[in-house]
Amino acid sequence: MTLAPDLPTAPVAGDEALAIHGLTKRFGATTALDRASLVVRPGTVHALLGGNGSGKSTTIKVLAGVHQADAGRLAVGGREHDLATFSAADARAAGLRFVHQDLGLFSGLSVAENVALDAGYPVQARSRVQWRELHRRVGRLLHEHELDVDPRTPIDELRPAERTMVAIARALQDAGPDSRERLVLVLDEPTASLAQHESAELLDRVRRLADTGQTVVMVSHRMSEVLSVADDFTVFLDGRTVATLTDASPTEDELVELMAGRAVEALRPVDSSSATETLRLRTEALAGGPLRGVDLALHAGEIVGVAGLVGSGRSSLLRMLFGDLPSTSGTAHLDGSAYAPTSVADAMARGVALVPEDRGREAAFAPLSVADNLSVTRLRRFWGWRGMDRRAEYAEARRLIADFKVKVGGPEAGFTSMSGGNQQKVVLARWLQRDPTLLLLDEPTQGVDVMSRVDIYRTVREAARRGSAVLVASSDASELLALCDRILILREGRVDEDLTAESLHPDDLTRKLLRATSVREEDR
Ligand SMILES: Nc1ncnc2c1ncn2[C@@H]1O[C@H](COP(=O)(O)OP(=O)(O)OP(=O)(O)O)[C@@H](O)[C@H]1O
Repeated sequence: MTLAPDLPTAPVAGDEALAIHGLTKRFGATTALDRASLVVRPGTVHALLGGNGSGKSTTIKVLAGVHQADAGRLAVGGREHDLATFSAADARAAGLRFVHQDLGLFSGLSVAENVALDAGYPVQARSRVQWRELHRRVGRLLHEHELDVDPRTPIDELRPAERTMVAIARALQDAGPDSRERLVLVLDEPTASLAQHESAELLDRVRRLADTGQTVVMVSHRMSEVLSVADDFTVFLDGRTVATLTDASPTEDELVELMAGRAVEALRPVDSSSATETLRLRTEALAGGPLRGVDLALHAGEIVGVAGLVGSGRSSLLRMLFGDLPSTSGTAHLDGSAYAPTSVADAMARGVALVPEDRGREAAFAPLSVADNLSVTRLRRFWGWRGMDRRAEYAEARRLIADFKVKVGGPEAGFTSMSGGNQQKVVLARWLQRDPTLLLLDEPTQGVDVMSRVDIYRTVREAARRGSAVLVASSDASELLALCDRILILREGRVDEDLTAESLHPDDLTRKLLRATSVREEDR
């Protein structure tokens, strides 16, 4: 294991598939990367790890030619490149290929059309697309990537792991199986929104790609998955490389300690249930969108998880309870009186809060500062006859930034200047300070590092202890088990099972979820 960053003058070109040394990137007063290094051996899966805001995405953006570095040296496949002018076209020519969390696939198009969007359509004279040739070419590519999918299949009909595999096949399409060594595939949190069994399938595929010579760099916050697939590990802390582990088998605790820069205990919360007998929310045969009749009861102080495969109606249930998706039949009662919100404003007036999955698009006010994003649901509190009381607003924002351990320069910083995980913490902090009657969380810790995850679970448990009823939709079985008192399995828009979380193991939950699919398939 190497500790301490390499010097910027270290030799860069060698046998490595990818070598970065002395990488430095500043955004105004923020130093995102401080002489970081990343050295990747060919044909390996290399995990790039670090807490929220440690510099992983900035490194990927430098590699992709999105950001220009202030200093540093880069070699890909032994060839040096000038980082000061490194562009997206240079990245492609150098052999770097990227699959981001947003896969960049277009719904409504077929698999073949999505693949062609990257490589272009084969055309004949008079610009007519040669569909047969396209389908043949894409069929061969899918076969090479062990994907048993007809190229004409609409992309939306694929399972999430299959969609990611199509994005990977597309990224690697200009290298055949014999020339894979030429390319370096960078995967940015590829499993973040996948359920356990889907991740396992994808990681298996990634492993097999590496076994045939493909170099893969992978960013992930899911430690157990990283450990199951990676050969080598690089750990970032505050923009620096604090460890490089080659051909290593570290434990999860060792990795987390390196990421946190300190000994970490009590990572697994043991907070006891705060559920009471007071009924907060009851729904009867609630239907609309994919929901076909949901019956549920939620008590004050209770945290209830919603598990289900994609399409089971998890997010729709939360959106319906937040007045964002109309119900077509059924009833709901909140604190004893009828509850049928027809808008988000209606729901908020009844004390309901939702932290949506896509916080970037739906939950944040991107052009505003962190302080404004925190206070936006409580403007009245800071609004006086002399206008907005910025001092009070900023003082409150500073308190929340400290409580939620948000890594940001200060309350005046722009929301989008924060890393993804820190943005999520701000959105959560905003809603939790309202002490909601009903708190709806959709994938609450997606993109959040393991250290902050525990803080978030504790904060949610405290909100429940103060009386909120909490409904959490998550694709992460371990998260549901760490956080919830009960877990409901949704199947085809109905509650299929109601489980006590305490006695469950993540594998049991996954097995039950999969059983829900096989029953569904038998139904057909
Ligand atoms: N466009 C930007 N403007 C200002 N600061 C930025 C910008 N992009 C990133 N930063 C800062 O650089 C640092 C590193 O951020 P980066 O997004 O690389 O972290 P990360 O390791 O990818 O985090 P996460 O796990 O949350 O995605 C953070 O302090 C972040 O606030």
